Amino acid sequence: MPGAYVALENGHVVEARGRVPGTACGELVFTTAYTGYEESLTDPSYEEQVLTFSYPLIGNYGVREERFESDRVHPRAVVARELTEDVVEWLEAEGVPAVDHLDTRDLVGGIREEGAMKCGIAVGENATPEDALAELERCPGMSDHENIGAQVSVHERETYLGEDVGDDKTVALVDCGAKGSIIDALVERGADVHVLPHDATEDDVEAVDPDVLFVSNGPGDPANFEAAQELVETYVGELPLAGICLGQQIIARALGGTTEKMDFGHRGVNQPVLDLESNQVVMTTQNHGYTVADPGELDVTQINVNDDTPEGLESDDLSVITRQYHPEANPGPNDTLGFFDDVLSMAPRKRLVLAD
Ligand SMILES: NC(=O)CC[C@H](N)C(=O)O
Repeated sequence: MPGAYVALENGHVVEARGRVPGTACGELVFTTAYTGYEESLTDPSYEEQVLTFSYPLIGNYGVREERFESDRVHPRAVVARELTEDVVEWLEAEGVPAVDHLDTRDLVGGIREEGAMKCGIAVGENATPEDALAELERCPGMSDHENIGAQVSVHERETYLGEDVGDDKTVALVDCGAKGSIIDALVERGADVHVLPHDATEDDVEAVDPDVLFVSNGPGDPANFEAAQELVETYVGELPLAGICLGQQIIARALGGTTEKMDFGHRGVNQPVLDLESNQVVMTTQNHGYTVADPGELDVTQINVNDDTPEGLESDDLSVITRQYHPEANPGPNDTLGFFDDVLSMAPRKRLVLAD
């Protein structure tokens, strides 16, 4: 079995078992979810990060394409206590380095105590700790990936027609790294979804004449999605606006708000969120390292129970609704799927044209 080393920004170099050879670097993030490894590994929000699973056994129900959120694995490398052969074969085919047989609890504990950190990984017959340190040395910070949108977005418009379930709406989804389940949730509710590139222009939006402008989830620092922010600035008040995760952050920035990096983010499928109006708590899926610091013109309608950070932003006057968590789940609980009904209900009903 090849040797493997994980070099951390806090100076530690951890030895592991090499499962898929190669070298990689990225911000070391984690998920505490105990299912949903296929969904997480194909979530474009993990681009340029190294994903550690804190649940000890990953891969015990195989690998099925129907559960993928996009067409490739996005983390730069994968770290787990134990990976099954199924997952190793998949990561091998994707060329994504992977290691196991290390103390992932210790790794995640370190991130929680010391904050987000970069790491370098080296896996191979002749891999050395120095190779892992060299990877760490050359690793850019998350906010340095200025063109990360282009790595995860469609480059041409893609259209998904809504299912035949009554009132049909048209959604322009700005793809900053969208998960497939967001498209599915809209299509299942009858919406036609036009997926537009991350740097879509006004002309691209006019061409699809949408009822709602929706900004997707995606990786990295929202400050690096200037084009999407400008689009929101153009259409606020003209079109209902919706956003998920990175989308919430971009919309808040466009409406006079600010964002900041968190110590280690919200990472897992059991993050409790309080709805301030109904006083109800829901369990949510989360995977983000930045947060809205100031919501600008928007009202904070939901907060994280653990740290009071904004989880939902809204404006009735401007027809805006956003969530910091992932209402589409996959992985995680389905408690918040109603968000997509709320989004579509912001758009006026289409008038029925009756034939004579
Ligand atoms: N899941 C996401 O959309 C992540 C949002 C953003 N990249 C963050 O880390 O905060």
